[in-house]
Order: sequence, then C-alpha cells, then structure tokens
Amino acid sequence: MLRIEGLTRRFGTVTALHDVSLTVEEGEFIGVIGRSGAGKSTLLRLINRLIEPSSGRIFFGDEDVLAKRGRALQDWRRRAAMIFQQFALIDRLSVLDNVLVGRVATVPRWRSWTLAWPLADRALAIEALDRLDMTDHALKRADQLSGGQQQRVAIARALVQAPRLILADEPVASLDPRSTRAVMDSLARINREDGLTVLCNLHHIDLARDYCRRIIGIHAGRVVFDGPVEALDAAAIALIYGQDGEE
Ligand SMILES: Nc1ncnc2c1ncn2[C@@H]1O[C@H](COP(=O)(O)OP(=O)(O)OP(=O)(O)O)[C@@H](O)[C@H]1O
Repeated sequence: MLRIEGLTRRFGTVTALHDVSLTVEEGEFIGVIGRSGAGKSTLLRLINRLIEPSSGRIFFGDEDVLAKRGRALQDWRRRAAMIFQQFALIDRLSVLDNVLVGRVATVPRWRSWTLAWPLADRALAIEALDRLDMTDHALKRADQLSGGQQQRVAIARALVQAPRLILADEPVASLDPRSTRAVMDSLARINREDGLTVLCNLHHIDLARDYCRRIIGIHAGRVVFDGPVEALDAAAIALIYGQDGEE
C-alpha cells in the first residue's frame, strides 16, 4: 500500500533520515520507536509531504506521492492525516468546529471562513466525536478540555478527513498515563473497526508493545529493526536505543 524506497533527508550537515526503505500494508498498526532525535518525526513528515526528502521515493499503491502538486498534494495530505503531540487545535473555536476543520478541503472557502458548515458535515463531525466519547463536549471551547480530550478531538478531526493513513507523531508524549491509554485505545479501535492504517511514533517501548503489532526501530536516522512486536528482544532494543537500553 505504502512503499518507501531509499528515503534520505538532510538538514545541513545532519542526516535526519538515511536511506530508509519499507513497505506498509493496509490495516497495519505500526509503532515507530527510537531515541529523541532518531528521525521518527522526519519520517512521518516526509510521508505527509510537510517536508521534502533529499532523495528517495514514496509510493501509495501506484501513485507517486512525491510527484503530487496543487490539488493532488492537498488531497494526499487529507488522506495521510497527521496527529501531533501538541494537538494543533484552534483554542477559541468549539470542539465541533475544530473537528469540522478536517472537512475544510471539501467545502467552498466561504463556508469554512464563516463556520457555515453543511449539515452533512456537521453530522459527520458529531458521529466522529461520538466514536471518541466526546459528544458531551461538542460545544465547549477547545481550550477548556484536558490534554487527553484535546487529543481525542484531534483524532476526530483526522477521521472526518476520511483518511487512508493516520500518521501520529508522539500523540501521547504530553499526556498523563490515564489519558495516554484513552488516546491509544481510540487509535487501536479505529484501526480495528475501520481497518485504517496507523503509523505511530512512540517514545516508550511499553506502549509500543501493548498496542502495535509491528515495530520499526530507528537509530540515528537508520531503520535498525523492522519486525513483529514479538521479535523485539533485548538485542533489538539495544540496537534501537543503544547499549544502555531505553532512555
Ligand atoms: N527543521 C529542522 N532543521 C534542522 N534539523 C532538524 C530539523 N528537523 C529535524 N532536525 C534534526 O533531524 C534529526 C531527527 O529529528 P526528528 O525530529 O525526526 O527526531 P525524532 O526521532 O522525531 O525525535 P523526537 O522524539 O525528539 O521528536 C535531529 O537531529 C534533529 O535535530
């Protein structure tokens, strides 16, 4: 489904990602793990085209992702929905309007500017909030929610984009343990119920073990492990995090 070939990204003298090749099948739930600075964010940002590679290729089915421009690029970003550590909600808007931002590419601009969303889109947004147990909060301002609730709103916003891929960049890094589980459970449910492919950057091995079936381990910009979670043994962990294990 997603095929990455020889992907490299340099920032000045730093090689953030070095010659990465991998394939992702539809419906997988993949944990991308590695130390801070290993290159995890860079990988997801390259897939979404938030940044461009120094070299390499990305294919989605037979589509050349790196060749996309204009509307086709916009459409790719809709299909490869990003979820960020800091949620990226608009504080002063209601929860419902934040979710509707996920529909922005599908309506005429005046509608999103005036928050005059079509009824069908509102229904879709409420349905997404319902799936994340967030309907009761629909009319609250986004900044009145806890971090875990905000992240669930961000997931609902991603869902109404009708994505093919969810690219979650450390979605639980700033959350307490209970909210962390709620957010990871939501991602797992969407993956299970919709068969939606999830690539999730995670700092902690325990979470990766609990939620992901396949693990990609990155060390200093290189993929040093790619396999089923059961194969993530002490030797693999040492390769990914260095000899001193998890940071
Ligand atoms: N815009 C940028 N300009 C310069 N260097 C960058 C930029 N983005 C990333 N880097 C560098 O690329 C390397 C990989 O960064 P990246 O953010 O992908 O790591 P990460 O594994 O996601 O880390 P973290 O868990 O801290 O987010 C780091 O050395 C980082 O400093």
